[in-house]
Amino acid sequence: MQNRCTPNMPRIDVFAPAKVNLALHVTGQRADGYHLLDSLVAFSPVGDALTLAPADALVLKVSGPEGAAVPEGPENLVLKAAALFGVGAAVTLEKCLPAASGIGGGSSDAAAALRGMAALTGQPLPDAAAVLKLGADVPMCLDPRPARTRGIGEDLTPVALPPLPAVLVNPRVEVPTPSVFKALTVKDNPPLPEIPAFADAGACIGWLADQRNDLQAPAVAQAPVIAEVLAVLAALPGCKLARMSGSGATCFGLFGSEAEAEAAQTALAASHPGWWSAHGSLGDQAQKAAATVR
Ligand SMILES: C[C@@](CO)(OP(=O)(O)O)[C@H](O)COP(=O)(O)OP(=O)(O)OC[C@H]1O[C@@H](n2ccc(N)nc2=O)[C@H](O)[C@@H]1O
Ligand SMILES: Nc1ncnc2c1ncn2[C@@H]1O[C@H](COP(=O)(O)OP(=O)(O)O)[C@@H](O)[C@H]1O
Repeated sequence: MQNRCTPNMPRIDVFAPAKVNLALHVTGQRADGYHLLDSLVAFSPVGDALTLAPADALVLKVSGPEGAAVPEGPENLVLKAAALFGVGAAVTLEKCLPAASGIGGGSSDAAAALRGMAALTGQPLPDAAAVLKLGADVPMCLDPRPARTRGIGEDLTPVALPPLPAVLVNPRVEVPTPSVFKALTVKDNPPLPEIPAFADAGACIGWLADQRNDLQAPAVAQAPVIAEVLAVLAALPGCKLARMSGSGATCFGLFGSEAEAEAAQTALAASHPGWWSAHGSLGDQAQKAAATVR
């Protein structure tokens, strides 16, 4: 770790933004069981923070308000990602996103670790197959900009989206991704229609209202509190759309302005103090997520 005796040791800071599936259509299933998706994703200014410094061995320390639920051992996706570089590093992860919650916290941490290790070592990023092996959501988190994602998550098309003021809410129920996919009965749903150029956030939200998250119903069946989250979000002043992200249980509400989203989150935090919540405009977080050297 950096100290006064090693003033020139680089330290890398990397941000891991939450991923939000604005729409998620399940369109089929591969022979290996993985589901084919057609999803529109955007990224939140809320996320986890990593630091990386040179070290003889690869070690991870987890802290932060959501750190207790996250393993510090080799099963942590940060260590799996960093190990692909074949050198030691001292990594810290400040966990702010709830784990196993449909906003790709682990996947975004893994992607941030890849960006950070590349900056620390000067090595290129691992190839696409190695990145996908870390998790279906990792490729989209590597360059956290709005994108249409197809295949199991590896087929990415950038999409221009207006910033979407949002509130994220998690009722503190973990919903494991495999069990939600398993509970899905209809697996050949229609894909997203062509994504138009949106004049503004209102036009985008109007279009999104006609789309779906096909995992929402099976997730609600396993964790009925998700239906309550969606109803509470929809009833907040200014909420134009409430939907679940990924396999849940985190839901998002979209609002007409940042001020409305902030006021809504303040009200929600007061009425439901046991729920995790955050606000911020969904969109392009690539700049904020870039590795910076100290
Ligand atoms: C559902 C989504 C939507 O973006 O998000 P989250 O809820 O995880 O945030 C992702 O597809 C999750 O991606 P990720 O969490 O990286 O999944 P992985 O670790 O690769 O897979 C975990 C398990 O989920 C199931 N799985 C995952 C992705 C996929 N396209 N089809 C699947 O059936 C498989 O049972 C797999 O064993
Ligand atoms: N860095 C990490 N952050 C969160 N969870 C992690 C991490 N590494 C491994 N995991 C494990 O991955 C599982 C899925 O977590 P996560 O990626 O946050 O889910 P989701 O993609 O549904 O938001 C959890 O059960 C957790 O134990």
